[in-house]
Amino acid sequence: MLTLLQVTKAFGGLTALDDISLAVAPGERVALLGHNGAGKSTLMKIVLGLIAADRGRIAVGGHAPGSRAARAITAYLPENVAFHPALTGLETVRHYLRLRGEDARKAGDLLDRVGLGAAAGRRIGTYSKGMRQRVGLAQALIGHPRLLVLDEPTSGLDPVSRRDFYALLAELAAEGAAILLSSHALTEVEARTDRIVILSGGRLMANDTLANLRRQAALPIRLQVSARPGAADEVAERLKGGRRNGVVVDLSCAPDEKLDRLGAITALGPMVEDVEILPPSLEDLYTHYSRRPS
Ligand SMILES: Nc1ncnc2c1ncn2[C@@H]1O[C@H](COP(=O)(O)OP(=O)(O)OP(=O)(O)O)[C@@H](O)[C@H]1O
Repeated sequence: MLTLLQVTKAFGGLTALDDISLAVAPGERVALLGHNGAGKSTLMKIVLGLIAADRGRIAVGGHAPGSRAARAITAYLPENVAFHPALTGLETVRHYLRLRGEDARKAGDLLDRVGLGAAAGRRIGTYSKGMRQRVGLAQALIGHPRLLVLDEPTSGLDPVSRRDFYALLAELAAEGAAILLSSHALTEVEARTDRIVILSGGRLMANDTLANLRRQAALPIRLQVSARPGAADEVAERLKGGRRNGVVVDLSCAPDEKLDRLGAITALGPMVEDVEILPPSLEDLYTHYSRRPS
């Protein structure tokens, strides 16, 4: 549904996107992650045809970005949606339906779909940020888009609103929509997207499933060994390299050394009370992939 091939964009002397290639298939949810200024919004603007790439090829459902055919199948939710505060949710969505040349009577159904049915008749000025974001999503869903481009759609939403938001995205993906959304938090998109793309300084640092990214990064695993009272010094010494902290001995090892290390720990028999295996955190993984290119 969306393909970018060797896309490059510079602003003056600053390369905002450097040779980016990626694709989003129908039914796929792809998270675009990156630090401030990594190039996420620039990439989205190019996909929408709002700005042109300097080099590279982009196709939206086979069409040029920004073309009538591409716009007809694309929906966009900007990071900060702004609607007229004096209009109700219903009036607002009706307005966008008319702009799209669609039947304004569909507004009620769209608002129901994003969980705003009960508040549809209230002025948007009285809505919370999460409710305004839902109006934005209702607007984005007009015309059954096949590609959704969502710029930090959950920033400022509480955990329950986020969960509802991702549940709706899952439904849309199940119906075949391709979804590209940007976020700052790997923890948030972890279980809710199918693939992770990490940009840093305009370069593509990662583009894979979380499981594969974990495997490829091969970050060290921590083992926390709890020693029996009085045995911590000996456990630390026998497990070489362990750092003692009270009765707990901390070890770190590469993923492929884990079983050997566990074998050495169990060989200590009654000196050991328990062992905790701590895989690298999502923050560790994100830091690993988002190290800025020098
Ligand atoms: N119109 C512009 N003119 C000059 N520089 C720009 C322009 N638009 C973006 N940039 C620069 O391009 C780089 C990428 O910006 P972009 O907005 O794509 O980052 P981002 O990943 O969306 O960041 P954030 O997470 O802060 O929204 C930044 O260094 C930014 O200052």
